[in-house]
Amino acid sequence: EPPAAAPPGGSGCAPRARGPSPGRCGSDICYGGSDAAAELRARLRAVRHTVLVLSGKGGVGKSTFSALLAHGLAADETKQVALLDIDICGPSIPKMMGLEGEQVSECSNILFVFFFLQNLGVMSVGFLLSSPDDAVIWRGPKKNGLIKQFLRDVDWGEVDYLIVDTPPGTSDEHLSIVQYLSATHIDGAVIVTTPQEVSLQDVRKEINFCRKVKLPIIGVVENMSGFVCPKCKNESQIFPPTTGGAEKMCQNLSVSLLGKVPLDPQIGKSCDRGQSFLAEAPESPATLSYRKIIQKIQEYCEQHHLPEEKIM
Ligand SMILES: Nc1ncnc2c1ncn2[C@@H]1O[C@H](COP(=O)(O)OP(=O)(O)OP(=O)(O)O)[C@@H](O)[C@H]1O
Ligand code: SF4
Repeated sequence: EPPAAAPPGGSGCAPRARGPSPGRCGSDICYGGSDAAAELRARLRAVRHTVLVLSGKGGVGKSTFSALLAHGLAADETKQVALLDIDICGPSIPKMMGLEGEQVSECSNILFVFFFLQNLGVMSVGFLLSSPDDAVIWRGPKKNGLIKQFLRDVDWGEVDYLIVDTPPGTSDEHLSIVQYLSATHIDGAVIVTTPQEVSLQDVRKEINFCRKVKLPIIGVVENMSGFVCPKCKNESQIFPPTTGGAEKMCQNLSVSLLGKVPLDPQIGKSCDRGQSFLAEAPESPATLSYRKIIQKIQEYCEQHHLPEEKIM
C-alpha cells in the first residue's frame, strides 16, 4: 500500500517552518519549564508500550530493525503503532518508510505524525531538515530540547506501541529520552549488534548504560548473522563471531538473545525503496527470524503492560 503523503491536520494547518519552533520565552527552542514533566505525561498518557532500539556501533542494522519492528507490529490492524526517529545526526527512517522529503506539519503548536499505513505513524527529525543531505551539528542541550519537543508537541494519539530509533552509542540523546519517557513508562530496550567482537564490545557498554539508568533490557538481536547463498544454500559467516558472538555474550551477562537475523541483500533494496521487507519477502529466512523476534518483544510487552489507570 503506498504511503499517504499528507498528514492529518485539517485545512488550517500550514506546513511547519524548517527547524525546531521557538519556545514561548522567545529563545531558539523551548527546553521546558517546571511543568514540563506534567506536559510530557499528559501528551504520552495514551501510549501503552514504549520500546527503545539501541546499538553500540553504527551501521549494524538498528534503524532497519526499528522500521521492521514497527511494520511487524502494525501487521495487526487492531494495534496503533508509532515510530519515532531521534537519530538527529543521521535520520534514516524517512527513507526507509518511503517518506523522504516530507516536512512536518503543525497546527496550534501541535505537530502531526505522517502515516505510512492507517495504523502506523512516523515522526523523524529528518522531517525538520530542508534536504536529506543536510547535516545537523548541534550541541547536547539543543538536541535534548528537540527530543523533548518531539515527545511533548507531537499529537501521538492512542498508541499501542511507540518504537524509538536512537542514535548509535550512549550519548546525551539516550539520557534525555530515558529521562523524558520515564515520566510515563518504558517497557525496555532492544539492542542490535553484529556477531563481530568489535560490535559486541560496544554492546557491553550499552548493557551497562541500561543497568545504570535502570532501563530494562528486553534482549539482544544478532543481525547480519551468517549468509545463506541463495544458489548453493552454503552458509558463510561474513562477520565471524570470534568470541562466540551475541549468544555467548548474552549468557555471560544474563541477557536474553531474542534471535539472529541473517544477511539478505533484499533487506537493503526494500528499505531503499521505502517498502517493508517483511511484506516483500514473506518466506525468506530473515523475515521468519524478524517475525519470531517481534513476537517475543510483543509477548514481553504484554507481560509488562501498564496498570489500567495509565491508559486513559
Ligand atoms: N540483515 C541484513 N542483511 C543485509 N543488509 C542489512 C541487514 N540489516 C541491515 N542491513 C543494511 O545495512 C545497512 C545499515 O543498516 P541501518 O541503517 O539499519 O544501520 P544502523 O545501525 O541504524 O546505522 P546508523 O545507526 O549508523 O544509522 C543498510 O544498508 C541496511 O539496509
Ligand atoms: S556459496 Fe558462494 S560460490 Fe557458491 S554458489 Fe553461493 S555465492 Fe556462489
